[in-house]
Amino acid sequence: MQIPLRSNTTTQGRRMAGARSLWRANGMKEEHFGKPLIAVVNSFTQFVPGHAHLHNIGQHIKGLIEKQGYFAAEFNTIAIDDGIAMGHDGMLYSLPSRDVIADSVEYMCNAHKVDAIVCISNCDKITPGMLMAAMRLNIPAVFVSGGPMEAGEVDDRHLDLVDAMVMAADSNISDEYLAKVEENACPTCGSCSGMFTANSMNCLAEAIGLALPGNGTIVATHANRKRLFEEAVEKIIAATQTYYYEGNDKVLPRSIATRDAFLNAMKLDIAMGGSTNTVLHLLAIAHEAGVDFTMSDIDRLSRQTPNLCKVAPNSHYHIQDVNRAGGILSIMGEMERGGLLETNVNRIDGKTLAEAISEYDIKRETVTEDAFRRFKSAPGGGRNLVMGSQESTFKVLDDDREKGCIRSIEHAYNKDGGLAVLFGNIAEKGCIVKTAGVDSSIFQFKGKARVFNSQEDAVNGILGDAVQKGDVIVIRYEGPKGGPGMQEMLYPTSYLKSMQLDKYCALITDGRFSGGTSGLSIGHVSPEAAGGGAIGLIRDNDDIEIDITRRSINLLISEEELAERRKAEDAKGKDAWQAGERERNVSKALKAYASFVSSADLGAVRLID
Ligand SMILES: CC[C@H](C)C(=O)C(=O)O
Ligand SMILES: [Mg+2]
Repeated sequence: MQIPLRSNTTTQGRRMAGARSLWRANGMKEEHFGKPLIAVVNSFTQFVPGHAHLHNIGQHIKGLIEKQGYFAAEFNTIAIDDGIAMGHDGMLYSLPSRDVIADSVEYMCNAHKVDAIVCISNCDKITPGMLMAAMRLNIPAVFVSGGPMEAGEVDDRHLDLVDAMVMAADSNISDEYLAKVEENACPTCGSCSGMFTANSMNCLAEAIGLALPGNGTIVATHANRKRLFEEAVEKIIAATQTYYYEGNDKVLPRSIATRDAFLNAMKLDIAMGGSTNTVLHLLAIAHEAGVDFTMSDIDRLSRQTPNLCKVAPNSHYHIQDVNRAGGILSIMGEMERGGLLETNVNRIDGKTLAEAISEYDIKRETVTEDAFRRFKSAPGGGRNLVMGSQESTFKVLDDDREKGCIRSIEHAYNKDGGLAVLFGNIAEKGCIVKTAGVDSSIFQFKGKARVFNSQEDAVNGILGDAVQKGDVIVIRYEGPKGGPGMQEMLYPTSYLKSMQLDKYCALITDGRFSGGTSGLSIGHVSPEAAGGGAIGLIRDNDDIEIDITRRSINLLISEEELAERRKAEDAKGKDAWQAGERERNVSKALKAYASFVSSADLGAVRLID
């Protein structure tokens, strides 16, 4: 059964003469009318190294689509560089930009009646924003990211921007050495080279099945990255044809991103020690897809899924090393061997996950030459800002599942996952910790609260010696509503490292973390302080007890005392549950966001009836 093209609305019938004349002015030819209209959804910007190399690729894709006889048109979304926006009020805009991106893709595709989309994403909010839009639109969609940056190199050691951030506040590091690190930490185009949020999300897009093998791990500079874009064109043409001309809805985003696909993606995230932001984004994408996927699923999965991979900041490995070890489908191959995945799910290339694993897990006899081509894609070295401009290869792949970058279940770092959801009287709706980044010696931690009502105050406290070994730093009124925008606390956690306090302190916040954070850093505390959460009732010197093994986090005061404090806070009327004095300019755009946004345990989606 044929499905009518959405684009027929503006290209068919006598009454559309005006729209058609505009399409002609856009370059549409007679033969394009009545055929699928494909949008190239790009996110090129010269503000973000993860996107600065995407200028030409959109037009390259348009050209390839038009060779197949279909009209394609490119538009752009915004993209914020979290690393540049970090640590000042610019970061208030980061999470809200996810929804701006989702909305803008929806606006363009619905206003112009697009039939299918190729999404060119990369950094933190772009991939989730576009995935949210794809779920809303539910038209054929394929995702290709700009690819990871190559790791920096100083004195034979691999490093990245987080090393530069930590060293910048460490008085033991000389100015000369810091300058050398700064110069070399970010050598190429692409998303920052560790298991940060961008790379985590691009790996998850691959796990869900909306992106092709290698999407998460082939470096931006490699020729095989450019090939991924070209393959994506083949796949979107095939998906568009089978959907509209044969009525095959298996290729639609909501048929691919099913509950099983979300569960698989979350399990992959736990196994690879992904950024905690993935929790927020998967919840939001599932919400748009109408899939029942909640924090309690994440809690359950985290108890069942071993941690098979540790990447920077949790080890010396970078994403390029995950590629050399066989990429995401090889991690999923290890998980499949342990019966941890539901592999009978569809992918955008028409394969099931079971088929994809059999072709791309480098440890299978059935592995293909094509898999080796992708996973041999190596960094080129040196400064290189051009997409697909080098063809270096790894001489040998890393197939050591005992001590290598990807471990088998038998040799897991931790049988109990790389991520945990904790509950307790200060997080009744849960909070998140990336256990892959926590030294197991502090899985149980008890300390005195050191309370800050803003990230800025916390940074000053940490660098100004207000924080001592054994403290639990509390940073609140930084949640989705309270910030607003739920800033990433990368500077506070990096400065704890600079001050050599990270192994002796815990940090809890209703804000969130970048993938560059490690240590006993607990975020997404829900409900947030601005939403009446008990985190707002903590006082300096209160005792706080954290037990990762038991998944608990508690303020050690009596229920009566907690109730008294709540009563006193509520009695403040319109001043209740507010940060109080702090210098922060919240624009009207951000206030509009804050008026709709939900709490972190719901993915910080906007609640609109
Ligand atoms: C290095 C941190 C990166 C810029 C980030 O924002 C993230 O991982 O979320
Ligand atoms: Mg980020």
